[in-house]
Amino acid sequence: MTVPADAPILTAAAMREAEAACAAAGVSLAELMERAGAAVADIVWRMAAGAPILILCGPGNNGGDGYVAARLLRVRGAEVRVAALGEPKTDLAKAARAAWTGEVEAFDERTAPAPIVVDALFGAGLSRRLSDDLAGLLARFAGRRVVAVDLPSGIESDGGEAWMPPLPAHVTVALGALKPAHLLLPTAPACGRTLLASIGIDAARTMRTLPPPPLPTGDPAAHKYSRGMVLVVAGPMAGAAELAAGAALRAGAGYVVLDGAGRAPLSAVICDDGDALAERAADPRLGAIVVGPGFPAGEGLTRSLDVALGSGKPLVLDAAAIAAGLTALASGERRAILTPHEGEFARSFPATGGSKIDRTLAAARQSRAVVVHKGADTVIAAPDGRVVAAWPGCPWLASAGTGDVLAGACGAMLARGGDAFEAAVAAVGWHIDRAARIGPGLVADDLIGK
Ligand SMILES: NC(=O)C1=CN([C@@H]2O[C@H](COP(=O)(O)OP(=O)(O)OC[C@H]3O[C@@H](n4cnc5c(N)ncnc54)[C@H](OP(=O)(O)O)[C@@H]3O)[C@@H](O)[C@H]2O)[C@@H](O)CC1
Ligand SMILES: Nc1ncnc2c1ncn2[C@@H]1O[C@H](COP(=O)(O)OP(=O)(O)O)[C@@H](O)[C@H]1O
Ligand SMILES: [K+]
Repeated sequence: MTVPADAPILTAAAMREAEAACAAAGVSLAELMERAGAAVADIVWRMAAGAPILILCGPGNNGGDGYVAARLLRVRGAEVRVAALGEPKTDLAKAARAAWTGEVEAFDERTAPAPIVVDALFGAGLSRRLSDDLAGLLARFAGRRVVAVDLPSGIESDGGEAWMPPLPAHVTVALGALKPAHLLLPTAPACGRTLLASIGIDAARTMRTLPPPPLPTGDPAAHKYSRGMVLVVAGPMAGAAELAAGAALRAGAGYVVLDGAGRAPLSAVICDDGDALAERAADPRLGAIVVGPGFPAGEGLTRSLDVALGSGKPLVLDAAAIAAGLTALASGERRAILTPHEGEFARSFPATGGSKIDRTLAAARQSRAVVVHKGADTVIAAPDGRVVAAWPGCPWLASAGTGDVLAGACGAMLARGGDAFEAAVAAVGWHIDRAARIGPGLVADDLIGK
């Protein structure tokens, strides 16, 4: 399961706007369909390597893409059959159907399979859940190599409905841009490997997939404070703050102070002298304060959080500090990153609805902070509408303490200065990349090791 890095994501409504902009710029929808069909034909040609191909065409433009692909594959000499779910209904699909000179079988229980099945039944125009009959017809092809055109049929493009496709794809060819459903659970795994055929659509980059992890750049004139100074406030569970402090160091901070009882990491400066937090938080060299790892809700957290908020410094709030800090955050302008997992998100932002992207965007606007909504399908959103979706992440991160590491990495990236959203994106990229290098058996401590 992979998706292209740093690729645009569009909702169905944004895709319609992009199509209209193409038309206004002189590229017709017929031309876009020709390009879409050609991109699909190219991928299918290489996957089939001479094996017979069955293309299933639906009544809309998704089916139109299928007819175009069939024609172009036959021109190349491929052995192609087409089975359709009724007659095409759009003008574009009718024209594509008319240009296919081969036979069109009815798609029903008699349709014989082929080693390669191309699913061009429904894409962005799916308006309701597939019927059980149709689901049954499609499920008969499980086990074949399946290429989905735009989306596996049955998936709702915007990711707001958790409708699962009866026939998951090995490869999905996303047309024009990726769609939220390619990147969000539960549908993303059913897309298999998602490839992008940009087909000349000029897609806005407000929403995109995770860019490649940042390359380490050493500033020859750097000193420890210019690389970023981070203060991690420890609570009663000191191990979590130690993980965050270690992560801040490994993610590039030049100086890390751990406020509260703690042991490792040795290179962090540990200050455990009771009430000096306000003084430390006021240090003008300090670039970010991390509060929340290992700090359950209660009086102690409230006191520490008040100091952190009162300092005016950029903040990373994790775990219980998220809900505790929301009101204060929303009432002012500051650079802040919140890192809730699903449970913390639901507690802090109960009124949000829609897809995970919609909900995370609403939370960012409500809190006036960058929100890193964690999970296998992590979504990062900024109050100004920018979104990065980090699917597929690294599954070995599903282990206790890895969220504390992410909070520390966010602190390091934030302390460098610059935009809080880009800092959060860099931290998530660093976290996934580091986890992928370690692989199976990963424990959170490994992420802060050499
Ligand atoms: N973006 C781009 O730039 C380009 C996009 N292109 C392609 O266009 C695709 C979108 O095409 P589209 O809008 O025609 O919709 P599509 O997915 O074919 O389905 C609509 C049809 O399905 C029907 N239907 C719906 N749900 C159903 C259900 N549950 N069960 C049964 N039927 C159902 C619906 O019927 P109705 O709801 O009206 O009853 C209607 O007839 C897009 O995904 C991409 O492949 C390229 O060609 C060019 C460039
Ligand atoms: N299945 C998964 N695939 C990829 N990443 C995951 C998966 N499960 C969890 N993660 C990541 O692991 C981290 C876990 O954070 P969190 O739940 O706060 O753990 P903890 O509180 O124990 O530190 C998050 O960065 C999350 O995105
Ligand atoms: K499809």
